[in-house]
Amino acid sequence: MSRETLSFPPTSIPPLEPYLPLTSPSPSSKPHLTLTYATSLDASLTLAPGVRTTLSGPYSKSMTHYLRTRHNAILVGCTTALIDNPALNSRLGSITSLDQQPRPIILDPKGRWDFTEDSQVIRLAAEFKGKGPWVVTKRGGETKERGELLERVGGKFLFLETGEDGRFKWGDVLSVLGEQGVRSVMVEGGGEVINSLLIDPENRLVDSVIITIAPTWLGKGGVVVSPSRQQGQTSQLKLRDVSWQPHGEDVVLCGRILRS
Ligand SMILES: NC(=O)c1ccc[n+]([C@@H]2O[C@H](COP(=O)([O-])OP(=O)(O)OC[C@H]3O[C@@H](n4cnc5c(N)ncnc54)[C@H](O)[C@@H]3O)[C@@H](O)[C@H]2O)c1
Ligand SMILES: Nc1nc(=O)c(N)c(NC[C@H](O)[C@H](O)[C@H](O)COP(=O)(O)O)[nH]1
Repeated sequence: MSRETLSFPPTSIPPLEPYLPLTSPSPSSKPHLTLTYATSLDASLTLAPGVRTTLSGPYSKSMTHYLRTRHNAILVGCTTALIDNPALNSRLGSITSLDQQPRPIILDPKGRWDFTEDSQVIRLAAEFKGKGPWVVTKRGGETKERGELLERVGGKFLFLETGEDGRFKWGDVLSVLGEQGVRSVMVEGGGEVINSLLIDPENRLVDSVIITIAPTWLGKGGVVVSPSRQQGQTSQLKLRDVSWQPHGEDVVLCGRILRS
């Protein structure tokens, strides 16, 4: 359980700036969505399902914590919440107020995330080191006790319907977050969240992509970013406005999705 204090050099901010949300976004537009994760050379997020694997080096890690301060919310899937017991706050030493922390959002349609007051994200919210999480679930995915625990730390359940595939539509997720005043969201993973976002038929929801690529192969059997090809799909899903920034042993790839 890390309690480190991180710093991100101001000189590293300008190359990221074009891919970050506006500081004064229009309240009527959909929230800005930045997709960001760390991957191996063979597109793995982790060595095996159920395992937390460190890929980012020190620079990329501090970049992630800087990116967290530039978004209103940080979103992960419930398997990541279950496996990693993540903190989902920013641990930059420059943070002086809770306002600078992102709101943790957990997508959990079936109420699988069995958080308690010992879960990191809950404990940090109780200590005012992070905001209380919002858990997006389907009616029935909530319990009274968990609702009360969330409320005690400033969090809550948000309710959405799922489609036949048991998933929320990403447009609905962004609408419900927008209604709550969220203007920017950083999606951190894991694999199912990222892949379901990349196959979303609307495909207009991802505003920018910031990926840390670590110089390692994790091998077969991990959680891989590789969106299912849609029926009849012949085109590639490509990035435009691409920039590559080497940092330490990692490279950070920024871009926007090319719309066909
Ligand atoms: N390297 C990285 O940057 C990184 C980032 C995050 C997570 N991870 C790793 O990824 C692994 C978990 O990935 P995963 O793919 O197993 O799970 P996940 O974290 O993507 O969570 C999957 C669950 O989230 C919910 N979900 C996902 N998309 C949804 C949608 N569109 N609508 C409704 N619910 C949705 C569902 O309940 C689903 O079962 C962990 O091992 C974690 O350590 C790595
Ligand atoms: N940028 C990044 N580099 C990595 O090497 C790695 N394994 C993750 N993984 C992301 C996953 O969502 C984790 O659960 C959160 O990064 C944990 O967040 P905390 O540090 O606990 O706040 N992310």
